[in-house]
Amino acid sequence: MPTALSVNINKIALLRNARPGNVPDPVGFGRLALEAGAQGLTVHPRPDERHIRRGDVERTAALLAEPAWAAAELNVEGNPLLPHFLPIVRGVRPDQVTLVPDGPDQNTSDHGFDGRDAEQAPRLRDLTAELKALGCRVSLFVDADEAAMEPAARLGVDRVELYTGPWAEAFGTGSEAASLGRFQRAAAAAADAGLGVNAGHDLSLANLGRFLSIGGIEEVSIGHALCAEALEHGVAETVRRYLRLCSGR
Ligand SMILES: CC(=O)[C@@H](O)[C@H](O)COP(=O)(O)O
Ligand SMILES: NCC(=O)COP(=O)(O)O
Repeated sequence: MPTALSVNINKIALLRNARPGNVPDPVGFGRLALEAGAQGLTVHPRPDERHIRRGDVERTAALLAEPAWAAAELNVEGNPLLPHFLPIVRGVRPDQVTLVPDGPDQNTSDHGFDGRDAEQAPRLRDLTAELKALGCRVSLFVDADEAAMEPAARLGVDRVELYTGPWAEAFGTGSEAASLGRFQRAAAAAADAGLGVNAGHDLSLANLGRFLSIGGIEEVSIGHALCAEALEHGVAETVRRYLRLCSGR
């Protein structure tokens, strides 16, 4: 089963926000990624709109509503416990919502939700039900902890997204094999719990192929490294290189 590639356009929006206007257009970047074969686009609207703005989410949804992209998906990531997020999701009803526990001032994502958290679990369960009623697939951003997968499933989510920051840190070091083993066990535990398995954060052309050797990854969402690599190889060639890795070539 090939892994789907969802291109995260946050960093194009970050560059766009450095000046008034809409150059470079993050949605235009997304279109180039789709034309090169990406199976979806990911956006992560944060409360401070440091990169993705609500209007970018709406324009990305409009792009993916075009007949040419009927098979492609919109993945909207964010913290459903913060007030800015649900109104955006209710407005666009994306194919997938990925629940990420980032605080308002967090520099970037660095951990996942834990379904064993007695305080958050009831609220996450209710939010998951609401989002599924909107027609969205719900994915929970989690650490690669095999013991956390059954609790995640009990929230009613459809998938988990494995936080792959630790994999990127371990790649190419003496702890690479141990890290890969942790992700393999976590992915297997998620599948045993009836969950689909996505993955994301700090994945790159260098580290993705080895990571996907664990098998069973339905979707990877990649942005930071992909945008940097596109500066060197161009958008289309970079996406094609990721697609080859996602198809096991
Ligand atoms: C959830 C995750 O790991 C990333 O999708 C996140 O969107 C990165 O956010 P920044 O692009 O703001 O670093
Ligand atoms: N969910 C991960 C994502 O969308 C992009 O993360 P990154 O590649 O920008 O680190």
